[in-house]
Amino acid sequence: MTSAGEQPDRTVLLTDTGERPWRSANLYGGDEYSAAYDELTNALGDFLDRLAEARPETELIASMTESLSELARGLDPLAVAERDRVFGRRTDLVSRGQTMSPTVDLAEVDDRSASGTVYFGPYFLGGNGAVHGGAIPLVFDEILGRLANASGRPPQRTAYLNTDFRSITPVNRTLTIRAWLVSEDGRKRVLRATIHDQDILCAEAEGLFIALRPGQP
Ligand SMILES: CCCCC/C=C\C/C=C\C/C=C\C/C=C\CCCC(=O)SCCNC(=O)CCNC(=O)[C@H](O)C(C)(C)COP(=O)(O)OP(=O)(O)OC[C@H]1O[C@@H](n2cnc3c(N)ncnc32)[C@H](O)[C@@H]1OP(=O)(O)O
Repeated sequence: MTSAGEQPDRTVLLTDTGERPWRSANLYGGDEYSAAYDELTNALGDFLDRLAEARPETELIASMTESLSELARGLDPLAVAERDRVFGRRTDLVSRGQTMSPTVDLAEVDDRSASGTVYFGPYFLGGNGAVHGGAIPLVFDEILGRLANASGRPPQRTAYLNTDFRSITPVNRTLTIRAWLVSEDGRKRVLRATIHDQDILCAEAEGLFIALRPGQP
């Protein structure tokens, strides 16, 4: 931990280039509303990253708390039923219009596989430059869930998701993520995924997804 007055280690806190690569070209072809919502979730993600990196003074903490509380009060009367919400439901956006998981930017997708990049910003830091061990299964569930549900298949739920952490997954680096279908047996679908930092295997996972029966929540 950095003590007061000591400069943080920027090599841990910043990317090689200082860029936040998922903060652009986030549209798969959505409309103006999607574009605006994408800007909103990008701004929120940026705020969380910068908050995670910062050591603000007490005065700034108080003023940020007031600003955030005011924004929350503005949203209070706008709550709608789950099916009518926007957050996490915009499949026309690379980010899916959410900040819970890092954005998985898929460059190649077909019926049985998907691959692309993922970038864990400072918000997802566990410690010593490594991503939090809970954020990695989150990203695996995201990519495996999307693949399990792709190509007009009935909605699936994750029955198990086993993750092996093979070496640390670094924050602030563009990582490669791959997922593929291993087997299908009736309602059961087994998929696997990996995250690599160049040629280093960071983590891998296997998930069992079960197609829901009509009416099953
Ligand atoms: C799904 C709706 C989502 C709607 C979202 C809408 C918009 C969002 C837009 C886009 C989404 C984009 C991306 C999505 C990103 C992520 C997706 C995440 C998905 C999840 O993150 S979702 C949350 C976590 N998930 C749960 O909250 C599940 C809780 N759970 C259950 O809901 C039941 O448990 C269920 C349904 C899984 C099964 O229940 P069930 O009664 O239908 O079936 P049953 O138990 O009979 O199992 C059938 C056969 O699977 C075998 N089997 C079952 N479980 C096993 C296990 N663990 N290990 C080994 N084998 C297992 C049995 O042994 C049997 O095998 P066999 O047929 O050979 O006998």
